[in-house]
Amino acid sequence: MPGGNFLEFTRTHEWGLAIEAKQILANGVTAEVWDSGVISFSPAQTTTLDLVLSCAVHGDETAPIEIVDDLITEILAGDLVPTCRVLFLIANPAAVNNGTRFIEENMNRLFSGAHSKGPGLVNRERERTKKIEEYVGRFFQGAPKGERERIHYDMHTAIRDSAHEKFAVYPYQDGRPYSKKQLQLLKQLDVPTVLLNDGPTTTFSYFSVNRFQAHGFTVELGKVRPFGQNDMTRFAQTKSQLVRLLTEGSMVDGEFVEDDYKIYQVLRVINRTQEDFSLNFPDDVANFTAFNQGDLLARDGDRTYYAEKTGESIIFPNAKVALGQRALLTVMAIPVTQLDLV
Ligand SMILES: O=C(O)CCC(=O)N[C@@H](CCC(=O)O)C(=O)O
Ligand SMILES: [Zn+2]
Repeated sequence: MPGGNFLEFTRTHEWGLAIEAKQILANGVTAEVWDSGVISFSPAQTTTLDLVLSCAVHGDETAPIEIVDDLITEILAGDLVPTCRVLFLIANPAAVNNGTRFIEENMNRLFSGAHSKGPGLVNRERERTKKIEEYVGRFFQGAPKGERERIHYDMHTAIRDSAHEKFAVYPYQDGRPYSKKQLQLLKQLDVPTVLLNDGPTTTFSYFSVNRFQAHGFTVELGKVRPFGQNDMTRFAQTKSQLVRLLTEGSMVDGEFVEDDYKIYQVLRVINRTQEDFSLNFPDDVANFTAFNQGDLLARDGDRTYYAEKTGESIIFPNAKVALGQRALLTVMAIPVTQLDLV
């Protein structure tokens, strides 16, 4: 078992470890390091929850890394005793060290096998994504699904300010209904705003949903800031809910109340296909800002994109994405009653 702080150890082994390590903590919890940035904990007696907490799929999104670092440190010290099986992943240590979203390629466009597609493309982020897929498989399949509940929070922070500081992307469910209980757990995580994705993607959270029938979410916890500049008080409720999941299981407080949630659905996905791509609004326009019908949103070469409806709101605008990738999502608020919920 590596001595010292796990995040520091991870940052000194950017692309992996040659050997695995295992240790039974004094409280009986088994800790296993499977790779750099990959550590699982298994109590002798577990609740029915199998939890994956990932961060640093984008290396410059530091607040989730600090949260994960705190949780791992507390568990290794015996100050926090998990009652569920949990897998922590610090996905891209090299990009963390570099202070950038990625080194060569955005890992959150490489899941569900995309790492092995494309004309002869090989790079370390592709190799790392493939390994991370294997680790998630090993973890979830390490306890037969049966009645077990699989949850994966892939934690991020967003490039822009956001009208809803914290929000989750609820990936496409492959035809399954959405879950009231999971919405309640998100609200307890301080994330009552949810964006429903309406098709398969190559993101990490959709990989867990699609391959392992997990309740997987991309969770946006605030704005990207360098280490040392996060106001960790803004993450206190999120962290205490994670501690609660780890120690008590997935308990919800009270009944499901529709008015507690703000739900958006994707209207359009606008990809960048040309070098000459531009957004028609400044960098300080926040996520979830609504536009009026007819407003020009983006130009992609000769092609122009206008808001189709008044109230159409923008999410994740980024004119600098690689060609062929998503440069902007537009979304509309919908009533909770419109959801297929169980
Ligand atoms: O702020 C931004 O532009 C990007 C923040 C971010 O990394 N978002 C994720 C969302 C993944 C999803 O749609 O589930 C991403 O773009 O990978
Ligand atoms: Zn991110």
